[in-house]
Amino acid sequence: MTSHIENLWVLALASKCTQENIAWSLLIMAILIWLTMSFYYWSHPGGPAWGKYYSYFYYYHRYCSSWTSKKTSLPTQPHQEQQRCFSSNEDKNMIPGPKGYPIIGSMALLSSQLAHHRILAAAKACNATRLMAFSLGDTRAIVTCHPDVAREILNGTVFADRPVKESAYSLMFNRAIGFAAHGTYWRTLRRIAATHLFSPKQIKASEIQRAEIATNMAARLGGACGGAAVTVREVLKTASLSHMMRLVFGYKKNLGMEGELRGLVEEGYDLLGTLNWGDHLPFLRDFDFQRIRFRCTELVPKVNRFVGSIIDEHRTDKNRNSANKDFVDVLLSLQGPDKLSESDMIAVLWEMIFRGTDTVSVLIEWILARMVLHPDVQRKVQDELDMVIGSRGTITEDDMAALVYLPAVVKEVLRLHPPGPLLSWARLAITDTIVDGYHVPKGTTAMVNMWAIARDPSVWKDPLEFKPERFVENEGGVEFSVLGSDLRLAPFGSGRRVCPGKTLGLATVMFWVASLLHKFEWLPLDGMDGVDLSEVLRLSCEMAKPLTVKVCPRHVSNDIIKANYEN
Ligand code: HEM
Repeated sequence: MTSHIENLWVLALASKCTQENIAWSLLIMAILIWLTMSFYYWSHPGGPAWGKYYSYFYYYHRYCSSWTSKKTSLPTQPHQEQQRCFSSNEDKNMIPGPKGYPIIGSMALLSSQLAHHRILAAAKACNATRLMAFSLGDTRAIVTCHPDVAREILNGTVFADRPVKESAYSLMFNRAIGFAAHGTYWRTLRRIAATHLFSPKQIKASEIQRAEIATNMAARLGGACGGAAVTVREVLKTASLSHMMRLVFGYKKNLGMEGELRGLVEEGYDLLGTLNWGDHLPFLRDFDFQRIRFRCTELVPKVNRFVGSIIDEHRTDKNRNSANKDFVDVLLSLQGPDKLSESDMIAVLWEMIFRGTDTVSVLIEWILARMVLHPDVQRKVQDELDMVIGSRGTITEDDMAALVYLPAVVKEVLRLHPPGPLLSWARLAITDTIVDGYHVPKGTTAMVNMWAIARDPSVWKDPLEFKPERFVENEGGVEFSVLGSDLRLAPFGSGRRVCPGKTLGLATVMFWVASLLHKFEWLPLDGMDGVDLSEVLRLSCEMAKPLTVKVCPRHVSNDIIKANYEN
């Protein structure tokens, strides 16, 4: 009897141990399988996300007969340069690119404040400047540093969406033009904006506001004359925000709101400009260790309150008429299928303020920096302005059409310092496609490194030299449009998602730069201190060290101007 009971105990103990052992063995096996798979995915060109895709879909499609019809559309002749990169690879149809690290892939490429530099370096390292694949955690990405491939990506119909980050969702940007999915809603918004905000008639109508702001800027800078160091960023950001507020909300005076709006916009830039690891690594999503979700939930009610109160004011203001109609009125007046809900209206208005503010001020700061570094170019622009303006003394936007050299200067700065070196927001493939002969699956994020293209010696002669003359026809240069038709320099993007604010942006930049250069001599602090061309990529690519200079009013005697004018 005793031995029977002992046997039962032993059996029970054995079975318990076995269960535990089995559980442990299973866990260890699962971890080993996970690690093996992670390393296996990672071993593919482009890193883990591409490895996963190749494993589950590509090999399946390639070796399963059911896909024979599609297989014929797969590339058979990758570009020669890329074939070299694949010489050790059994499959020549994979896009070359860095593996990065297991699981996280090449997150380091984009988490850098000089992502555009790092991407170019990585592309050169694996001979993949035409097309490079890389992984951001679980996100498959491609990037090109070549104008022909950029055209394929930007001008085709496939990359018509944008990857929407968590912060963009939280900040309601998925309901505004920039992040809205390609479709009827997005098309409606673009049409409304094109007709009521960006049309030549609307741009002309807002000329007076830009002139007033230019006068205010000059007054602020004039106050700093007399050898004091001026940091221009503050002046430019205030001007740019004030411009967008007038255009979108119709506010003429600073009713103490600019400061509040500025705070909201800056916080939004920071949130959207930060690479959120949780967007690409699902297992991190719940932790919000960068506190991005938390900050978004703090910001959204403030934006809703701010923009919502402006919409309410417009609704209740009985004195509004067609003469003082602004973009809020336009959105409120929409009827039928175009009618927007209050939250969509807030998203659209907030985006316009957001997008139109920093791009313009960042670009003007770069232009002024170049003017200080190249006094001969500054002199030439000023001579041209004196010539065109003649004895009038005041500049207007109508004068811009007669300028040749200043537009060339602006283009040259856009070439060397594009505010969106990776074209701001990436694109997303809505279907499977072929890019540069490679199969690219639906859901792939695509980027164009415009900064790299614009500095490529095979595309531009002496690319690192600042030579506005390259854009002046009668000085050996060429007539060149930067509005998206030529992908050698398309700082506003191209194709169906090209920047809708490009004409307004350029008109503002040209006019304000002309006014500032006409009114002031821009000088370096002693010994060129204050002009450092280092960059930092936040949402836009800004000067890492804000431009600090001296400004002196230009006292050009009317006689000299007249003499120039008559010659
Ligand atoms: C110097 C000034 C500017 C530059 C360099 C610039 C650059 C860009 C770039 C590169 C894109 C992405 C284009 C693409 O994916 O192909 C873009 C999109 C956009 N920009 Fe601009 N931009 C400027 C001014 C403005 C202004 C003034 C506004 C509005 C007030 C604006 C509103 C937008 C919007 C709404 C989009 C999203 C378009 C869409 O996805 O359909 N931009 N911009």
